[in-house]
Amino acid sequence: MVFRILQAGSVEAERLLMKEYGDLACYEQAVREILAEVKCRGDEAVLAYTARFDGVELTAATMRVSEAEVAEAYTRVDEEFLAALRLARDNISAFHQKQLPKSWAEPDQKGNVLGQLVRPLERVGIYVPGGTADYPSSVLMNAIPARVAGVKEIVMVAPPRRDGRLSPYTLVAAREAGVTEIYKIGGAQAIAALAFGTETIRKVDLITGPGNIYVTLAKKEVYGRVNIDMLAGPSEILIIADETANPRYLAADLLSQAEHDVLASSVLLTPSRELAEAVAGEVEKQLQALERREIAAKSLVSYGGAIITADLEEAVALANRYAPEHLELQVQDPWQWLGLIQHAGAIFLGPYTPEPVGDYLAGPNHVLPTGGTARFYSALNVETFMKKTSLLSYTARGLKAEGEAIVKLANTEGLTAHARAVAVRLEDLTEEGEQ
Ligand SMILES: NC(=O)c1ccc[n+]([C@@H]2O[C@H](COP(=O)([O-])OP(=O)(O)OC[C@H]3O[C@@H](n4cnc5c(N)ncnc54)[C@H](O)[C@@H]3O)[C@@H](O)[C@H]2O)c1
Ligand SMILES: N[C@H](CO)Cc1c[nH]c[nH+]1
Ligand SMILES: [Zn+2]
Repeated sequence: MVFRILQAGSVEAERLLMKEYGDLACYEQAVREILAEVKCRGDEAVLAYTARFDGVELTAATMRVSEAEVAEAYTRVDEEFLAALRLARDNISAFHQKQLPKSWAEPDQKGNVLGQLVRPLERVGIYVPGGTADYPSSVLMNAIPARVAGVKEIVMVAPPRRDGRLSPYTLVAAREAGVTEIYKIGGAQAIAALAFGTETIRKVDLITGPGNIYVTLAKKEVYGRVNIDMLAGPSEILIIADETANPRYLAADLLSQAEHDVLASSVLLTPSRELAEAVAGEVEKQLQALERREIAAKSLVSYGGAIITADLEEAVALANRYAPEHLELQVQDPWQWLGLIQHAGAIFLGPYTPEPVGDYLAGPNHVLPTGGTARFYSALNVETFMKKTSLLSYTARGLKAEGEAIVKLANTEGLTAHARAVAVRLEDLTEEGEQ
C-alpha cells in the first residue's frame, strides 16, 4: 500500500503534517557551494554545473537561445497546443489585469498632497522548471503578470534537455507571453547567475518562479541581494472531504500533484474511514496507469496519506496548521467552510474544480507558496513585479499647522538637525505672517 491511512493525533499523522525534508542540511550545503562557485567564476561555473547536472556541454554563446531557435520551435508545435496555450494565456492575462494597482495622489484641505507612485521593476528573472518535466504553463504564469505590470526586461532560465535544447513548447510559450531573453540553464546555478550576474547574463532585480528543492533553497539564499517572489518548492495538495466525495476523483487529484516530484505531498483529511479506504484502493489502481508512477509512488510513500479526523472541524484546523499550496474542499457545501480557511495558496471548491484547472488554464496563478509558507506568502501576482514609492508635498500652510509637532517629535528623539530643518522654515513663515 503506497497510500497510508492514519489516525489524527497519532505519531505518524503528526509526522506527515510536519513535512520535514529529511536531509535538508545536505541540500543547503550543496546549494551554498554552487552559489559561491558561480559568484566567483561566473559563466565558467554555470557551464560546468550544466554539464554535471543536465549532461549538456554548452558555451557562453550557445547558452542563450537565439531568435532562430524560437522561430524553429513554432514549426515543431501542433495547432491544438497553440490554441490551448493561447486560451490559457488570455485567461491568465484577464485575471491578472484585475490585480493591477494604480498610482494615487490626494490633496487635503490645507493643500498638502500625499500619494503613492507604482512603478514596474526594470529587469526580472523567471525560473521555469524542467528537470523531470516540461513546464510551458509555468512560463505563462511567470511572464504574464510581469508583462501586465509593465516590466521591460523578462529574462527566462530553464534547464536544457539532454539534446542541449529547450523544448519547443517552452520556447513558444515564452514568445507568446512576452519573454525578452532566454537562457538554457537551470537549478541553483541559474538562480546564482540571475542574482549575481555573469559575463553573459546581466543581474536582475527580482527572481520568481517554482522549482525543486535546489532551486527553492537557492532563491532563499540570494534573497536580499535581489528580491524573490516566495518559496515555491515541491508541489502539495491537501484535500478535505466528507462521505459525499467521489473517491475516484480524490485519488486522481492526489496523484496529480504526487507525479511532480518525489518530494511532493498529497494528503487527504476526512472523518470517513470508509472514504479513506476507497481512496487508498483507487490510488493503487490509478497509479499503475501513470507514466510517472515511480515518482508518484515515492512521493506518496514519504509525503502522502489519509488522516482520519473526528469531524470536518478538526480537518479544517489541521489544514490551517499545514497551510497547503493547494487546498481542495470536496464536501457537501464547500462555500460554507470557506470562511474557516486561514492558510492556503489556492482553494478549489467542489467536485468539478480539480487542481489542474488552476495549474493550466482558469487564470489564477499556479506559482504558489509551499512548505507551510502559505501562512505568510501570497500567490505570484502583478504587484510582485512592481514597487511603490511614497509622494509628499506640503504647502506653507500645511507646514505651519503641523510643524511644531514634527519639531517636538524630532527633539524627543534627540535628532535636533531634523527639528531644525522644520524650525528654520517655521521661523520664516512666522515672520511672513507678522509682516
Ligand atoms: N510551488 C509551485 O508553484 C510549483 C509550480 C510548478 C512546479 N513546482 C515544482 O517544481 C519542481 C520541478 O522540479 P524539477 O526537478 O522537474 O525541475 P527543476 O528545474 O526545478 O530542477 C532541475 C534542476 O535541478 C538541479 N539538480 C538536480 N539534481 C541536483 C543535484 N543532485 N545537485 C544539485 N542540483 C541538482 C539541476 O540543475 C537541474 O537542472 C517540482 O518540485 C514541482 O513540484 C512547483
Ligand atoms: N501544480 C504545479 C504547482 O505546484 C503547477 C503545474 C504546472 N504544470 C502542472 N502543474
Ligand atoms: Zn501540477
